[in-house]
Amino acid sequence: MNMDDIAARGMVLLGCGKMGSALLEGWLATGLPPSAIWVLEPKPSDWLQATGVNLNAGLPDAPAVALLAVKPQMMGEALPALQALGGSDTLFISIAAGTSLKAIEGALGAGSRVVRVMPNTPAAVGRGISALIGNEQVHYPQLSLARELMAAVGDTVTLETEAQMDAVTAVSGSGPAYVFHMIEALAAAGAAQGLPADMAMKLARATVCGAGELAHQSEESAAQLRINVTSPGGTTAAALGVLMDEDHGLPPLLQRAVAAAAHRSKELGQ
Ligand SMILES: NC(=O)C1=CN([C@@H]2O[C@H](COP(=O)(O)OP(=O)(O)OC[C@H]3O[C@@H](n4cnc5c(N)ncnc54)[C@H](OP(=O)(O)O)[C@@H]3O)[C@@H](O)[C@H]2O)C=CC1
Ligand SMILES: O=C(O)[C@@H]1CCC=N1
Repeated sequence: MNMDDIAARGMVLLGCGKMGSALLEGWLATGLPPSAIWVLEPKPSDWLQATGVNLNAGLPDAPAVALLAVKPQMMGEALPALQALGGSDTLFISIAAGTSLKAIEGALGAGSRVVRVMPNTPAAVGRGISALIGNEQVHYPQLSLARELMAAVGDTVTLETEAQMDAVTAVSGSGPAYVFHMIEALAAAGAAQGLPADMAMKLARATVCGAGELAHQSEESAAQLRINVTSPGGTTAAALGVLMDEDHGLPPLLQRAVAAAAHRSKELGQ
């Protein structure tokens, strides 16, 4: 199976909120036809209604893929809508944080093929990163279909164990929010130094986007890119003295933040 099978047999999206929409936006931009996509979503946004996908309509009998994109807490309530597809050759792809392969297979019926994927919202612009792992029913063709689907909206990594998913969720699933907060905090710091708030926001946003793009395009390591900005005895070194402080700098803060997210991911799986 490949993307052509998805176009031919269809794909179902169960839930199309923030992450489902980000993925759908990315897939439509790659040329997947809206007529091949069936979305079940109780409160469709204006954007979703304008895409031309089949919305809250009767589902195809044997879609190639069914993407589960509801909140983990809603999964039990939402999955019965897809139970008729359980045990078929439809590939179920769950993006829900915490929810285990076993729990999803249990709800859909033994023998269902399930891949867990942790994507992130930059998928909307083709710059996501997704981590994948399948259950025992998933073999090379199914995993490679899931990989191809996610590669259409960014990069992918394949996990060795499902247990890695909590840390992945904490780093790359939630990670965009940390970076957006960095923009907010950098802008606020600029305003505190006397810049007009809108100018500080423009500077902060362009700086994070530019640095991100440079990290994306450059072959140099992140550490070397940092060193390239840092003149000995200059302004950056003064700031990094604060940010790289072992006890109160960014590394211990991010350790705590990522540990809190990973802990929450485990809790969601209980
Ligand atoms: N947001 C992100 O950056 C990421 C999210 N995820 C995962 O993606 C999933 C969705 O998250 P997110 O998009 O942020 O959440 P949202 O709440 O934005 O989207 C979920 C959507 O599902 C809808 N829904 C609720 N019940 C049903 C149902 N029975 N049938 C169909 N649709 C239903 C919700 O409608 P209503 O609002 O009316 O309840 C909502 O529109 C979660 O499991 C999350 O863990 C993974 C990676 C990143
Ligand atoms: O906040 C959450 O639970 C989801 C999972 C990763 C990003 N958003």
